[in-house]
Amino acid sequence: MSPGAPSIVPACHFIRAHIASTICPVNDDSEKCIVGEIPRRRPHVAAEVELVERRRKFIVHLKIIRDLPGPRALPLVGCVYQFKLNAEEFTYQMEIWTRRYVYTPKISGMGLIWLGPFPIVLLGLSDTVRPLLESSANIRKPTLYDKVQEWIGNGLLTSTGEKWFNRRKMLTSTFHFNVLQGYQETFSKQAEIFVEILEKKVGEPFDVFPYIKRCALDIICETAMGTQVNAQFGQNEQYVAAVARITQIIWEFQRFPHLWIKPIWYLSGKGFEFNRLVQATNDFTRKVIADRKATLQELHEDEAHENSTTNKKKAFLDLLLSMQQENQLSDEDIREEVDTFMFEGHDTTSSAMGFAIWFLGQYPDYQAKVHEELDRVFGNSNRSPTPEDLKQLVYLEKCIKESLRMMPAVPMIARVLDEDMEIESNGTKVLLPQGLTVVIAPFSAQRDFRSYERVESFYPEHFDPENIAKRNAFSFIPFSAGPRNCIGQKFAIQEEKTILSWVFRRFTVETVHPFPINRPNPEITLKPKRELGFTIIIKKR
Ligand code: HEM
Repeated sequence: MSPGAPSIVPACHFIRAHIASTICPVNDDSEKCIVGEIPRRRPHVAAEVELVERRRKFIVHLKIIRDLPGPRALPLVGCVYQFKLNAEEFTYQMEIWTRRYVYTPKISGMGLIWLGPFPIVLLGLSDTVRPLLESSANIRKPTLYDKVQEWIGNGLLTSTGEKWFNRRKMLTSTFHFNVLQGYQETFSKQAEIFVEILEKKVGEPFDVFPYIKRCALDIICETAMGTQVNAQFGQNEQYVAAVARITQIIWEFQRFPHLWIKPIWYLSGKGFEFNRLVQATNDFTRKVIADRKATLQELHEDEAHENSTTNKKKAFLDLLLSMQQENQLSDEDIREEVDTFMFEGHDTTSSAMGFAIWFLGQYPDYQAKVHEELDRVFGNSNRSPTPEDLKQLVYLEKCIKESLRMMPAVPMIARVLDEDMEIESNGTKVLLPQGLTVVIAPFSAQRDFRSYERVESFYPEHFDPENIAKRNAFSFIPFSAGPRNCIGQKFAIQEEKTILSWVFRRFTVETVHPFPINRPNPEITLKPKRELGFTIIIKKR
């Protein structure tokens, strides 16, 4: 047993709560219950027998996972008493713990953290993350995502079981190659506006992050909802600010279990603020959907027919509305999918682009290679990049991927196990019991010294084809992998390449606060230090 693991007896509250959660039907969202809640369905005798068996099994398995390396934990509070309150110090702490427990002494790839009375197993190396990401049985998101779900609803990101499977099948077609090609015009138009705005900032240090966010928001609103919100021109600022604040609050909620207690959540003021912001963002999307529906209804029948036979230049929302009847989607179903794409589609890409610019601003040699490549493809022309041009931007893509390796925009992928799962760690098979929450840290899996020559440095050559061929595919998972991978990854790479190609065609970038002065801050998506942002100085080329 690890020295700090809480004894079985004080953990009985957790076990009871765990059992309550494990007797829930696993593939049925409507019946989902939160850990600690009494399940809504009254279990009959067979279920009670099963319950006793699960209780026995879980206790046996708990003894096994308690041997995993991890920081010292106390009964009930777990490791939380050690958590640093300051977000930046907390990220340092997580990094140290990962190195200490996941990488050394035996490169186990697994660690155990007690979040209050709840054990969370951390998987941090390609060998250990692979079985979970490849599993089609263990795709359920844990209660850690509950606040995300309260916000964006039970859409593709948060749903599970049959609902998730049907939605995933339905939505995959909305990311078809032709649809993405249709978005290229929007990517480029917004990128051009973005660099025009940056022109006014030449020579003075400024934080580019808010500008990138507005650009990414305009792109997602136009591609996902067919609506121009003109955030780059200073409109709809409240939505951007609300999303930023919601993600901060959710991050605090996930980190501090005392906030899980409702009276504390509300007394802290965070509960009320969260509800107000969620209401505001949901109302924003509902209104956009209603307006779009009305516009589409006004369209002439011929035009509507033409739109239904070609996916070109069709917003994601239009595609959803065209599938509404066939797939029996309510307006609220559509709202939750649109909210999911609005959030996933701009918060992630803006961080990813920000970090890529920030890295290139620290490494003039790599930036020079990007400039050379852009000059080769575009010469002196000021034209918009075509999909053909983007294919030729091979070095830029390496830089984007290397930036995602060092700073994965989604720093945590979590599952609650619906089935027991065996994972081999350092030659020993560890059985992770059903009901356990497991967290994958791309940050750690992507810093595996067995896969990368210069683990701690930004080195785009890590993505040379011969280097990619040498390593395990699961040591690069910024978009996750397996059946629940990111549906928007091609969208994201196309958007990033378009915007960054515009930026580096026009400017040379210098980063003002390089690493480690600026450090990543995981607020659901990875962000820069709040007070520094991505401060850069740009010069016209
Ligand atoms: C650099 C940009 C992006 C990164 C790093 C990223 C990363 C990820 C990751 C790691 C997941 C898995 C999350 C989990 O299992 O908990 C995910 C899922 C998802 N992403 Fe992305 N994403 C990006 C951009 C996008 C874009 C642009 C869209 C939409 C336009 C999008 C839509 C989604 C959706 C809907 C899911 C849920 C998929 C499912 O569960 O079936 N993402 N993303």
